[in-house]
Amino acid sequence: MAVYTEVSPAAARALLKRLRLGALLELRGIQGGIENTNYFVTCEGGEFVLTLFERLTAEQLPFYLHLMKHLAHAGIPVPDPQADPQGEILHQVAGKPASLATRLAGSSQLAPAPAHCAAVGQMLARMHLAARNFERVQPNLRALPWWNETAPTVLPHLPPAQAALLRAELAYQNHVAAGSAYGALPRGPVHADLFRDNVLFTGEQLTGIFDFYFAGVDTWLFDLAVTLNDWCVHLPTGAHDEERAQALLAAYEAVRPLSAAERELLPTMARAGALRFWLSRLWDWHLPRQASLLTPHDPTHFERVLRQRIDHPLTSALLA
Ligand SMILES: Nc1ncnc2c1ncn2[C@@H]1O[C@H](COP(=O)(O)OP(=O)(O)OP(=O)(O)O)[C@@H](O)[C@H]1O
Ligand SMILES: N[C@@H](CCO)C(=O)O
Repeated sequence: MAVYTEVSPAAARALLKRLRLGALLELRGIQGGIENTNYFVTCEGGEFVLTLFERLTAEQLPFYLHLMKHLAHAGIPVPDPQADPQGEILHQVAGKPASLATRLAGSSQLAPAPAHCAAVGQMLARMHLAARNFERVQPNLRALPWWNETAPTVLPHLPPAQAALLRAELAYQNHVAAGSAYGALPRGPVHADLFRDNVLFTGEQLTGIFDFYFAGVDTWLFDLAVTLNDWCVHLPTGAHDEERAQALLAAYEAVRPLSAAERELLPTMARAGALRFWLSRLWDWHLPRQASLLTPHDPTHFERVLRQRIDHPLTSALLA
């Protein structure tokens, strides 16, 4: 249930009035999602999603919302946050920071075929290029500094074999990040959480990408690796699926070919992407935030993915 804060029709009408979007026709709570309160809003001005932010702060939100607006204006199918006459896109509803963004068509494809992966790869590359001239800067808040800060709080909860893996992988990723190949990777604003449940399709056509609330400036390769690790993985082993991975990568490269440094570091970034989500899931699992709204995801999935990416590195044959 993802309605943590009730929004009255009167509060919704007040927002629509400020945004000049006409009369309210329907206000319906959305059941999916675990982080925010979401409502579908139908009004004379169209169909929208009203989001009340339960966790993110008014300092962090402008980067995410303006990035969405920038991408929407560049023709990427993402929710477009609506502005008031002063140009403000971060609003207050029921005492919470809130946005009203366009509703996208389609539904999630949780068992993707190579064609879906190709559509995701192509859109990811288009999104990277479209965000190049986005002017705001906010780092990926779940990148290496967060891993280094969080690991010591998680390690005491782990059995020896897991603790050893976490320590070793963190040391390896710190070593890589200090190197010149890593420094040469192209970077920009990235989604950083492009999992299956954040993409919408109608048939094989990608109709929407949403949930930009882990976006930040990072390497394009990290974003690609995170996306590959979710879309092109065999459940339950965590091994990567060659056919889907090839489809995703070929479609990505048809829009933006990878540089030599990116090709060299793809296997390493696949490990980094697995480490990032193993660690965040371990953190949610062992140290649930007070009064948390979150149902933690299974951390062991990403431990398996990480072990697979170490034991069977993604090969350059993938990039042929
Ligand atoms: N702009 C949109 N257009 C269409 N549907 C949307 C849009 N935004 C959200 N949804 C729907 O609402 C559901 C909940 O949204 P979302 O997944 O962002 O929830 P959340 O609680 O904010 O985040 P989380 O994914 O971290 O749980 C989505 O699964 C999707 O079905
Ligand atoms: N995609 C994340 C959840 C945060 O959106 C995970 O699967 O751990």
